[in-house]
Amino acid sequence: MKYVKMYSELLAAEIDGLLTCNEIERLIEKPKFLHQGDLAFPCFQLVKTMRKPPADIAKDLSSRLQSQVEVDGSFNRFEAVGGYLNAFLNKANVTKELLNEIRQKKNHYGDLDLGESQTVTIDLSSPNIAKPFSMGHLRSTVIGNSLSLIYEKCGYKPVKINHLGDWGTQFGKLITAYKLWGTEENVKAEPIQELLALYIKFHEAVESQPQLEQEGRDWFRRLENGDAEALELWKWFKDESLKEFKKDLRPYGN
Ligand SMILES: NC(=[NH2+])NCCC[C@H](N)C(=O)O
Repeated sequence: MKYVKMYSELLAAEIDGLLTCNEIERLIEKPKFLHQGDLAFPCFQLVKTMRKPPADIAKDLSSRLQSQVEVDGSFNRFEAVGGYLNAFLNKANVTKELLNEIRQKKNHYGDLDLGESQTVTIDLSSPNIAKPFSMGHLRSTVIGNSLSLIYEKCGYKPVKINHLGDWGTQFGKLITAYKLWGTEENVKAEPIQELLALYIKFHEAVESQPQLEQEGRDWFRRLENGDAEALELWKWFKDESLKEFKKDLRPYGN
């Protein structure tokens, strides 16, 4: 972009205000082929005002600009290609400049201020505890994290939201199942697998023992009422699940 601007400034000075710098900037294109240069200015826009065929305008401008080429400048040469005036960057100088800029700005190289510090909220996977973290969760986390980095680079303030599914009647059912069939040892060994197995077992058992449904609701009510035993179990399930999620998510900036 910087060189497009420089090229448009050089051109604007040569065409005596027939087009503004901004207008020229918008017209500049990339040549079709690499050997035709780095930036191309279509001279067709000047035909009416200069009253010459575009190829003549291109030729005329190229010799005027060519006379200004500096050995240590950003451009090597200017060449008329049909109705286009093509500019060739001085690769050695431009590369040196670019590397210096990157070295200086480090991680801030390429920062934009499109967002003007506006906040952007990004909804991540929001997994449920006591259930396996799936490909779907991973996918939205990776996409969300990438978007967040891009937004940040563009001058926004991204806020990633990962709402944990850790509340609801299912935790009453889980407590019921744990009290019937679970052991501390098994949950500690493979927390997510074991909690999921207990939850599945609960749903299988409910078929023949429908009263379990009520027991599950009762345990959830106790949880909502702040019952110490219910809370302790729920918190433990949650902590064990989070330990596992953190292992899965750590590489993705969460
Ligand atoms: N707003 C969202 N991210 N919703 C997705 C919720 C996913 C749900 N808690 C699950 O783990 O299946």
